[in-house]
Amino acid sequence: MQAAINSRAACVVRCLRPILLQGRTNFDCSMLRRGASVRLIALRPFASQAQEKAADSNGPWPYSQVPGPKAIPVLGNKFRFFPGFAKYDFTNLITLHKQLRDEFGEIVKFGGLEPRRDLLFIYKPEDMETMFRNDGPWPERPSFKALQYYRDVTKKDVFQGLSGVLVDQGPTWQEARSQVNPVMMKTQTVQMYAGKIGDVAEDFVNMIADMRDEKNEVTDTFKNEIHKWALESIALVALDTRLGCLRNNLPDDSEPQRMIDSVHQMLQCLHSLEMGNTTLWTFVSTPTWRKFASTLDYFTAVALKYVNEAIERSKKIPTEDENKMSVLERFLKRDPNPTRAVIMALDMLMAGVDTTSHALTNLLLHLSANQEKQEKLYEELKRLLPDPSTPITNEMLDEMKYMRACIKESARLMPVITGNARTTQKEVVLSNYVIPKNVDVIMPNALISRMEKYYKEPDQFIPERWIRGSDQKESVNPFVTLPFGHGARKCVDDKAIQMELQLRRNEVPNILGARTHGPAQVSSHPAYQLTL
Ligand code: HEM
Repeated sequence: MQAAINSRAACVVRCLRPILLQGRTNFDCSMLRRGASVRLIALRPFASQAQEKAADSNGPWPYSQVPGPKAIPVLGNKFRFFPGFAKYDFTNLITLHKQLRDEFGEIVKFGGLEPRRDLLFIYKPEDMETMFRNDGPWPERPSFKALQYYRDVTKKDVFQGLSGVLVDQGPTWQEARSQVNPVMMKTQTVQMYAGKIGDVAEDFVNMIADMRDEKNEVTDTFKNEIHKWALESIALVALDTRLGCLRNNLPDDSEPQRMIDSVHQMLQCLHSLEMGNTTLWTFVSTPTWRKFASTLDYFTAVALKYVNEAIERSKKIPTEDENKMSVLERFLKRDPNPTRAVIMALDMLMAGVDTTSHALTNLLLHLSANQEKQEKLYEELKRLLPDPSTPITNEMLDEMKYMRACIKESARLMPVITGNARTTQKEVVLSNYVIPKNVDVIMPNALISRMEKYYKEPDQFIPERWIRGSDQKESVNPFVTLPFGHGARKCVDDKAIQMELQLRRNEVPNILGARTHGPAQVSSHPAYQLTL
């Protein structure tokens, strides 16, 4: 029996990677932010401004009439972030999105946050489509003032005015992205890394085998091990090296352990710097800013070290054949300035580790909680891969319909990211209101992906709803569930995710039986640090 479970887990995990990477699945995570829980005194409810809207007008109505929390003179809406005054739960984005929708309706303006731009929450998929279709040649995602400040101001000498795809905007974003797409989006990239990523996976599996208890279950800290695996896999691509995160008993001051700690610390600091209502850190070096900057200093130094090593390697063994080059070497070939390669590596580490590990954790959680679905998936994989050591081909992936559906369904139920975001590039009409340029529009996909309005039994894990021909197949507006974003600015590469998620070994311990206590896993993907 155990062997059967083990080999199911092996098949499932092994097959995740390629499917994810083909972009045929939308993998995402919902977010439950832990951390200081600010218990808030409810303010006297403001009258719904929606009701104040002129009932007899057909619109479109002016922006000033969009319903939302009322700003007060001088303080605007900033007081809502003060402990004891905040009516909304800023520590849990999904709850916040729900609170705003329940109170104000399908479109909500959160203004009065100067110097921050107004936030506009939209809940209708039709409005989301309008937003994406009007995001222009340089889609702008509200983001990361802190990261940008670090690169543009604090370490101007190192970054030389280059910011990278994660934080850049406008033509410079496009330039950076045009360097990334041809490298990251190549199918050969996946093939090239398959073996090495498989080795990482095997080490991961061995590590899990060691940590299983007498009931063959892993501990509550299992998600930390998944983080290590994700970091090891992403670093293999981003830094062209094995960091060694999966070694037992890592000393606290070892490079891999410091990298692991740094990923968490950096994301935590970024979250509090971006979510706070001030940019105090641009004037005063606050403790959080100092922690953030020192983490990034370490990250940057490590990235620089490995980029320089790659440069030296390619000098010793020069090759003109791009197919034989690593991702890092390809970046360097396109732009010999190592800064660009360092930035890309940093962006991949920042955006890739947390997301991928949460996505995998969530999927395993759903499969372990839904044995019948797991059985069905196992049958599919057994049929397609009777010999588990068979290399996975694109044709096989096409056949793995149930696997794809499981991944998609997991991403719907627990998207890694609470929603997408764009800044309006021009005036646009949403829900019959005229929205001006330069408003940060938040699309709470995680919330609406669980609404009965869009899905039957929305809280249930039903992969069949994605399978053509199934009697449970549903036709839902595709803008409801968009875990990788949309358009020119969507996630850089589902191929990288595929690489990271691949496990090649047959003998996998009872991952699917792993106990995962506690709340759903939600990533703090930097792309969404600002997504209220
Ligand atoms: C399951 C895993 C992942 C999920 C769900 C995810 C999701 C997303 C989403 C929703 C966006 C914003 C897209 C938009 O604004 O339209 C994004 C952007 C991005 N992601 Fe991911 N991501 C994942 C893994 C990764 C990995 C593994 C990497 C790198 C190796 C990565 C690198 C990036 C980068 C660099 C951006 C910014 C792209 C740009 O602004 O041009 N992500 N991701």
